[in-house]
Amino acid sequence: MTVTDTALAASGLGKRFGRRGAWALRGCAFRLPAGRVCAVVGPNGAGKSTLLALAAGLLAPSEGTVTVLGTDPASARARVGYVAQDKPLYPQLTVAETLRMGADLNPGRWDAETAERIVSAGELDPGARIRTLSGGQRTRVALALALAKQPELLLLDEPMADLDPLARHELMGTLMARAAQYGTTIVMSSHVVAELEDSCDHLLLVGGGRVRLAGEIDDLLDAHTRVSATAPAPEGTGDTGLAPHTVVESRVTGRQLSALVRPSGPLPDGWRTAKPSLEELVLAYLRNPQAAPLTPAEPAEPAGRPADAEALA
Ligand SMILES: Nc1ncnc2c1ncn2[C@@H]1O[C@H](COP(=O)(O)OP(=O)(O)OP(=O)(O)O)[C@@H](O)[C@H]1O
Repeated sequence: MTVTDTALAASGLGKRFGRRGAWALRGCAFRLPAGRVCAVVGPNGAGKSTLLALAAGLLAPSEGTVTVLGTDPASARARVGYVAQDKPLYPQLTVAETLRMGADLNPGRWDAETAERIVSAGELDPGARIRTLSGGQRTRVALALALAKQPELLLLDEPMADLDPLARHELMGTLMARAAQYGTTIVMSSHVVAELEDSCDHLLLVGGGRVRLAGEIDDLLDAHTRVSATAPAPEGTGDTGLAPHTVVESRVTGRQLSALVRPSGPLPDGWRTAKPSLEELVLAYLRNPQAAPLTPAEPAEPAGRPADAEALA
């Protein structure tokens, strides 16, 4: 087994469907440390499912690389649990047969007790055929299969979307317990940002096939400030005082300025500041697709040695 402190990493990762098709994902670079719970958010068609399918090894990159648990996705497959958005299962099998198939496919790794506990918490009849189950009940079976495999990395594509509020709460709790107890890395896409704030510690925000925000949620929140000020611009100048900072979103209503910025130095005295919530941060980036991305910097040049120092020597 490869020991690595990086669960998932991408470099220059891109995917296009068909040789002349548009890019579903392009220039993706990020590193997700092992043991994190990572939210993947972004608008419809942003590339979230494509990214998860690339990590699961179900799609091959058109360019760049994706590294999973220190190796390539195909080699990591036995150590990865993947639940696709449409929860593909065999419709003609019963719930019990589906779990038995999971056990047969994962010899030496299968945790039957976990699978049965998850299924019975939903009061599913083991003899019921998959095709007779509701969408949320199928999701429960798919999650039981993925968790009982005892993966080191769980890739979940909108796992909570069709679950009722109680099932959501229960299964999110099961996932968090798994992450806490076994250090399982969880990557899950979701549109319900408010729900992610308490459970996730890492964020990937994808938009237009690009990674726009990547990093620990606390670091991303610390890098941003909500500001508000009264009468910021001297009459008629239009100067809001925001210019030195990276502005994600700003609004001037009458004499009132409010904005979400990434400060690049001290903010003017008299401005009111507050830390944004995760939901405020994500919504501001979703509303402003042109906002400058914040993703891990390329390795910095050693201090005092600019890139072309050797050429000049
Ligand atoms: N099999 C495919 N063939 C052609 N284009 C595809 C295919 N799968 C995805 N795409 C395109 O790739 C882009 C990204 O799709 P993807 O499913 O990854 O988005 P998403 O962020 O998961 O969206 P959603 O939130 O709606 O699930 C979209 O423009 C989509 O039309």
